[in-house]
Amino acid sequence: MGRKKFSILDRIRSFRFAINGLKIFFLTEHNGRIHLVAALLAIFLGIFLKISNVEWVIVCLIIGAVFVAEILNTAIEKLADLVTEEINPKIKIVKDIAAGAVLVIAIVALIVGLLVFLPKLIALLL
Ligand SMILES: Nc1ncnc2c1ncn2[C@@H]1O[C@H](COP(=O)(O)OP(=O)(O)OP(=O)(O)O)[C@@H](O)[C@H]1O
Repeated sequence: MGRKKFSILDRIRSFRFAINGLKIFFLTEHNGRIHLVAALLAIFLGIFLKISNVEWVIVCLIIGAVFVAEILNTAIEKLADLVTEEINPKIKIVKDIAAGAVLVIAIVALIVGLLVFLPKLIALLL
């Protein structure tokens, strides 16, 4: 493969493809919308409970990680469906492993959420 010359127009085009991917994800995937609501809730709680800068960094990283995992899981599911929509044990393994990645980060997000927000919520109520 020859080396392509750097082009700002090509970079803008790639950026537009990526935005299109996000549009498809948020408009067509229920999980995308659920994560969006959860992220907005975390941001709202962060503002309301006045979390520290370090806590914001952690919350932002976790929100980003959850979206990245779900987006990649969706891409893998779509690719798997392209391979075959018939029941196939190998497709099941691929999809289950990809879903496992989302579960891992979702559990981490829950733990981080509890560590960051719960003590502040309890202090507020007491
Ligand atoms: N072609 C297939 N062959 C065998 N099992 C499959 C197949 N397609 C899906 N499955 C099983 O169904 C599960 C859900 O797959 P599906 O593609 O419906 O994802 P989904 O319902 O959108 O899940 P997610 O909540 O991760 O978005 C998979 O994890 C897998 O166990």
